[in-house]
Amino acid sequence: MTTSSAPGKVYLFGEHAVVYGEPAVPCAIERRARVTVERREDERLRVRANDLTLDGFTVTWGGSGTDPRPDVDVPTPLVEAAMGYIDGAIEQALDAAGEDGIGFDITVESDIPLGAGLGSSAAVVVAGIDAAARELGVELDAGTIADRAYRVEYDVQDGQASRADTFCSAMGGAVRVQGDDCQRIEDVPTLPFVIGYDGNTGDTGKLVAGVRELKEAYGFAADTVESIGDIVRSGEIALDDGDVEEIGRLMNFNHGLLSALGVSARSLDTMVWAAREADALGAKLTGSGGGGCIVALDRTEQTHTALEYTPGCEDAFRAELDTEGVRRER
Ligand SMILES: Nc1ncnc2c1ncn2[C@@H]1O[C@H](COP(=O)(O)OP(=O)(O)O)[C@@H](O)[C@H]1O
Ligand SMILES: C[C@@](O)(CCOP(=O)(O)O)CC(=O)O
Ligand SMILES: [Mg+2]
Repeated sequence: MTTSSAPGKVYLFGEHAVVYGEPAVPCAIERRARVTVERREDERLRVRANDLTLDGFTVTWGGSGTDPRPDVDVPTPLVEAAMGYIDGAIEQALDAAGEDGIGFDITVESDIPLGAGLGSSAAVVVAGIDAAARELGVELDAGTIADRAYRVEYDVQDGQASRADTFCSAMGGAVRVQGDDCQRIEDVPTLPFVIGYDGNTGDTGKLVAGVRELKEAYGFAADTVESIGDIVRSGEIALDDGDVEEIGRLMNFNHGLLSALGVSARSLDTMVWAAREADALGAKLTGSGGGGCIVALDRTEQTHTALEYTPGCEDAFRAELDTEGVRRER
């Protein structure tokens, strides 16, 4: 039995635009998904994912001669997507080990809210690939895991995924991703993250498709995507200078442009404004948007407290940058 974990992330800058070749800077946070994998005697996959719904559930699927569908009577899109991520992770591990037709018992436990812009899918896939590969006796380096995890996200998200989430989760720390070029950013200043969560989810595929349509219909929407790239480039200079105030200002601008691209939501805007009114250095939505989380920078407790009292904010918490990526737990 092997267990691996991998962190979630916030986007300091650049989500959505990164899908079109602009750079982005996601930062891993100390909230993890843990995946435990144990080889079975047969070819089936049995998955326990207690965080997936309020009640949690256990499903078994796969194996030759059996119905490939899970044997639960809740065939929700959530279950379908989760099957896709977990199947994909196992497939990648089997491929890396040169094996086939091996079943596993898999348990997923996670502190990362689902579908909320904190990269829970990437964390589950990254941890799943590492745990399953180790269970098969293969040690993969973080770069290889990132690459294989990206292929899984790309498939499940119908070809609309950047390498940002998976690379960040595998490597940890702050990273810069532009197309296939993925690097860690060293010596980042202390980033006092505060996260607000509205309890909702956004549909990543739909939101990405919406931005693509706008970008194809309007030159100014395409310019907006490029402007987000400019913000990221300025943000890299501010990171290099350790200028956290400037990083905050750029986050505010980035939120405005994401909003213009139609991926914010009233609840996200409300939390962003609550953070600004609490004198946060900056605040923006993180991830695909539509609902989920905002990330603010504040060295004081004011934003955290303000968010706790903001209607529509279900949870507010501080998060530290996690310099460690995928990690062997057992
Ligand atoms: N704890 C978990 N157990 C099982 N599957 C999970 C878990 N966390 C995330 N997932 C999978 O990842 C999906 C959410 O990914 P996504 O929509 O990309 O949002 P995000 O990556 O921002 O959290 C879930 O619908 C589920 O398929
Ligand atoms: C919108 C996007 O840039 C980030 C999506 O992040 P999340 O899955 O919502 O955490 C898409 C991508 O980069 O694959
Ligand atoms: Mg995701």
